[in-house]
Amino acid sequence: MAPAAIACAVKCGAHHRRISPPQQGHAALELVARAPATAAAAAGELRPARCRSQTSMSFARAADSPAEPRVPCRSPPSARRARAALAREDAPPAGAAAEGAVLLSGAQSRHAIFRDELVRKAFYAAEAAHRGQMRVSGDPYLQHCVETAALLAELGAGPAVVAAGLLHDTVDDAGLGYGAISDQFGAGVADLVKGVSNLSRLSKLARRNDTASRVDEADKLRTVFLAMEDARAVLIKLADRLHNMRTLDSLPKIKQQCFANETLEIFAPLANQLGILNWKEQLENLCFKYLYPEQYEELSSNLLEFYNRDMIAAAIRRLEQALQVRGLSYHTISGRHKSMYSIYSKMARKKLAMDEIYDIHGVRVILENKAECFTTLEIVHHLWPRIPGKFKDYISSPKPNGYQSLHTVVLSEETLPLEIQIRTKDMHLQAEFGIAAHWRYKEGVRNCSSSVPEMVEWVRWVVTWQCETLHVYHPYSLSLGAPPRAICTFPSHSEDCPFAYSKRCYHSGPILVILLENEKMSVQELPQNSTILDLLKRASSYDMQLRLRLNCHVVHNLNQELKMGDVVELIPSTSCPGGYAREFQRRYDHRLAVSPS
Ligand SMILES: Nc1nc2c(ncn2[C@@H]2O[C@H](COP(=O)(O)OP(=O)(O)OP(=O)(O)O)[C@@H](O)[C@H]2O)c(=O)[nH]1
Ligand SMILES: Nc1ncnc2c1ncn2[C@@H]1O[C@H](COP(=O)(O)OP(=O)(O)OP(=O)(O)O)[C@@H](O)[C@H]1O
Repeated sequence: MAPAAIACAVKCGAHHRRISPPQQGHAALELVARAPATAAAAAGELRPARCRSQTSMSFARAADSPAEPRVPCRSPPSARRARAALAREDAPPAGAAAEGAVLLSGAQSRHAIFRDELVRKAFYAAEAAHRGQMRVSGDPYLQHCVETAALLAELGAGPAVVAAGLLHDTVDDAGLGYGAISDQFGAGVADLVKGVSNLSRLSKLARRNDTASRVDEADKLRTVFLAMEDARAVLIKLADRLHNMRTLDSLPKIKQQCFANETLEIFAPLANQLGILNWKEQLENLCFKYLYPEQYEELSSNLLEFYNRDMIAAAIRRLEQALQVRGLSYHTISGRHKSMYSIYSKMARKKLAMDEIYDIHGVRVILENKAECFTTLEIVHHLWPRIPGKFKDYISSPKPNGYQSLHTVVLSEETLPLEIQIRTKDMHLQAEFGIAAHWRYKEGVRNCSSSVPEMVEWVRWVVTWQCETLHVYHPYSLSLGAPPRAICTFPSHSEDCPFAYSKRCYHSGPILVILLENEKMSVQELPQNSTILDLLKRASSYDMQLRLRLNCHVVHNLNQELKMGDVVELIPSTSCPGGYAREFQRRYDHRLAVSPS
C-alpha cells in the first residue's frame, strides 16, 4: 500500500474513543497471569512479561552506529589510559571522571549486576577508554556503553555479557587490543567484544552497500550474523543498536533513514529470530518513526486514544474468575496490545483501516487439553458478545504448517474488539518453537527450506538460556513439556552440557559466506565443502595481483574449505598498512566529506 493510502487508512480509524495512552515508542504491553499452580498467580499478580520496555529517547548515537561517519578514534592517550585502567584492580582509578561515578551508581541502582566485580572492572576500563569522547548529542560516550549494558542486564544476562556490553566499543573506538581485554577479563569476554566488532564492521559495510534494500541478501546476511558469532555477541550488537536507535535524533535525516532501513531489514528480524520480541517491537517502532514520520505521528495519535491496557488486564481477571468458577485450571493467561509497527504493517498488507484491525488488543489462554479449549471458548462467548465472522477453529482444521489454536474476537467493554486465542500447551509449544513458530510465520516462506530454522532454534535456545528474563518465560519453564535433553541449573553449565554456549549449527544445506571486493560486500551461497577457489570464480574483480584474507588472516591455500559465516576479503596488493577496511573507511569518509549530505 502506498504511503498516501496508509495515511488515509490511519485517518479512517481515528474515531475511536479516548482511553489510556501508551508511552511513545513503547513496545506492546504484555501481561501474564500464571495458573494458580504458580506463586505469581496464587498471589493474583499480573506482571509484564519478558523485559519491561524502556524507550527513553534521551541520548544520541554510538559505535558502529548512528553518528556515522565516525572517524575511527585511535587516540593513543585514551588507549594508554584504558590499558592502564585494565592493569589496575577494580577500584575507581585515580582521575576517573566524576560523571563516570554518577553513571555507575545510576546503573547500580537500576540493576544489581553492576555491583558485580567483573562488571565494575569493565565499567572502569570503559570509562578510561572513552574518557573525553562525546557522542554527537554532546553526551559522554560512556553513557552509550552503560545503556547498552543496562539493556542486557534488563534481559537478565550474566556478568560476562554485561561486561562485554560495557566494553563493546573499546576495540573499535579506543584502540584497546584483544590481548589487553583477554588478559584482564579472560578470553570469553574478549571474544564477545571482538565478535561485536566483527558484526559492527559487516553492518557498516551493509549500510554502504545498501544491503537492506535487497531482501534476499538481507536475509542471508542475518543468517551469516547468526552463524559467524557466538549468539551472545549478536545479543550485545542488538542492545547496542537498540540504544542507538533510541538516540537517533541528533543525526542528520539521511543517516537516520540509513540506520532505520538497515535496522528494519536486519536487526529487528534478528531480534525476532532470537525470541526477544520486546526489542523487536521497539526497533520496528523506532524505524517506523524515522522512515514514515507522518504516518507514525498520525497512527501514534490515534492509538493514544485507542490503546487500553486496563481493558486487557480487566479481561484477564474476568476470564480467570470465570474459569475458576467452572473449576477449569489453565497454564497461563497472557495479554498484549499490538505494537504500532505491527498495526501499520497489517494495515498495509491487508489494505485495512485501523478500526478493521481486530487484534490490537489480545488475550491468550493456554490449557492442558482440547476439551478444555472448547469449554473455555464457550465461557468466553458467554462473557462477551462475539464479533460475527471472526471465529477460527484451527484445532479441528490445523493450518498447513500445523498451527493449532482457537481464535475468536469479542466486544470488550461494549466497543473494543478483543482477540482471544485459546490453545493447549503442546499447541503453544508448536506455535512458539515448532514448525509453526511465530518467527517463521512472520517471515513467511522465506528461509524455511534451508538449514536456517535449525540454526535459529539453536541460537534462540542459547540466548534464552543465557538470559534469566527470557528463561523465565521459556515454555519449558512453564512446565510445557520436558526439555529435549538434560540441562544444567540456570545459569551455570557443566563442561559437556549440550546447552553451554558454543558456536553450534547443524548445517546440512548450502553455506553462506561474505565476499568483500572492491568496496562491495556480497553474501554468497555455495554448496557444502566449497573452497576459496570456488568462491573466487564468482568474484568479478579477482586477479592474481590481489591478496586474500579469510577471517582477517592472510590465505595461502586456495583449496582451503569454507564454512558458514566465513568472511573472505580481496585486498589490493597496494593496500595501505592499516588494512583494507581502514582504507575503505578513509575513502568513504572522504566521499561523504565532499558530497552534500
Ligand atoms: N505461531 C503462529 N501464530 C499464528 C499462525 N497463524 C496465525 N497465528 C496467530 O494467530 C493470529 C491470527 O491469525 P488468523 O486468525 O489466521 O487471522 P489473520 O488471517 O491473520 O487475519 P485477522 O483475522 O485479520 O487477524 C495471528 O495474528 C498470529 O498471532 C502460525 O502459523 N504460527
Ligand atoms: N491474542 C493474543 N494474545 C496474546 N498474545 C498474542 C495474541 N496475538 C498475538 N500475540 C503475540 O503477540 C506478539 C506480537 O504479535 P503481533 O500482534 O505483532 O503479530 P501477530 O498477531 O502474530 O500477526 P499479524 O500481524 O500477522 O496478525 C507475538 O508474540 C504473538 O504471538
